[in-house]
Amino acid sequence: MKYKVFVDGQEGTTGLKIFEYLSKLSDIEILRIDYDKRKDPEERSKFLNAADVVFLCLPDSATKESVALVKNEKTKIINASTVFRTDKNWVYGLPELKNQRDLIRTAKRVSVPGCHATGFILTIRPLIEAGILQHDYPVTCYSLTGYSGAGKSGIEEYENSALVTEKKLNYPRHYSLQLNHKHIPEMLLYSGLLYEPLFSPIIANYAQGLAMSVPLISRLMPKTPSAKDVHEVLSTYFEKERFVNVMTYDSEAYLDEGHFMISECNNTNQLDIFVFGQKDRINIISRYDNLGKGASGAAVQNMNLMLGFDEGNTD
Ligand SMILES: NC(=O)C1=CN([C@@H]2O[C@H](COP(=O)(O)OP(=O)(O)OC[C@H]3O[C@@H](n4cnc5c(N)ncnc54)[C@H](OP(=O)(O)O)[C@@H]3O)[C@@H](O)[C@H]2O)C=CC1
Ligand SMILES: CC(=O)N[C@@H](CCC(=O)OP(=O)(O)O)C(=O)O
Repeated sequence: MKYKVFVDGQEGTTGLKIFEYLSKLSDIEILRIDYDKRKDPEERSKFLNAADVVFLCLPDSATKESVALVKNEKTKIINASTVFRTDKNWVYGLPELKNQRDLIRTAKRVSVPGCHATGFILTIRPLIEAGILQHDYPVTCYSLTGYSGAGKSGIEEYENSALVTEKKLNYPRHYSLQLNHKHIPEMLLYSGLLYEPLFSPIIANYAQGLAMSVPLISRLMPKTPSAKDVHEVLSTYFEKERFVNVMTYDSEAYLDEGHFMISECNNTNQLDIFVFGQKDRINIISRYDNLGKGASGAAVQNMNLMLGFDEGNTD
């Protein structure tokens, strides 16, 4: 028997990328809605209820609408949007967190983590669990992301808008300067921190690839760990994970003439973690594809768990 899978938002950025992943799988049948009816609630309702698994790759309001349209017990929902990520009735789809994989396997409702939140939580949570970072550490972080993270409208802006001709997009742009980025609630809830991190995202003129940097100061941490100690904790935590790689503590080897390469995980579901250090200064950088482990790859990884497939199908 093949599982029926429907992608609501199939023409969007994350939806199209999910199709790329799904096209490699044989145990599923993809249900495709007519292009002209893709926003018709009545038609969507038929597809949503016929499917064993649905991916919601929609804006927040349409996501809520789709969830309300599911009227049966069978359909499992994987939600790529921001809504429901901190909702207690939904499971957070980050299998690499301790005990999370089992929750996902039996869940009917899974929310895929936000792209920036993914790297942040995978950095902070293991350190707090190991007792080398305190819950009330004043964390700051910044993330550099490609413009596909902003969906179709972001791609249109960077590839076809008047701003391109005016050369206004040649430089990286900070955003969420009020420090209230929409991923903050999930970053707080799943990292184990007591206070919101000071998070500064930056969008730049390339399509895909994200790097979340979390600097820490050892003398402010319990046990004053060295960068190597931090590296050790992260390596042990992710030892058995196929999609999270803690890179050898040998920073120079990964650099290209002294520069960090942000795009190396593009078009994969991999997330690489780097630890750099100097005296009591530590910098942890996670690198991944915002459309891979930051969205669509992670969504399909969750589906694999929920259907009992090989999780590595997302490779
Ligand atoms: N891009 C990324 O890297 C990431 C995105 N996300 C989240 O995933 C979700 C989808 O994002 P993304 O794919 O980038 O966004 P896009 O804007 O690229 O795609 C959204 C799609 O939803 C469709 N849509 C809009 N309203 C409705 C509706 N009422 N009914 C049915 N379809 C509708 C749009 O149709 P049409 O184009 O035809 O108007 C479009 O194809 C968002 O919630 C986003 O926040 C999460 C992580 C990363
Ligand atoms: C470049 C860019 O604008 N990126 C989006 C994040 C995309 C994502 O992961 O967020 P959601 O799933 O929560 O929408 C942003 O920072 O708001």
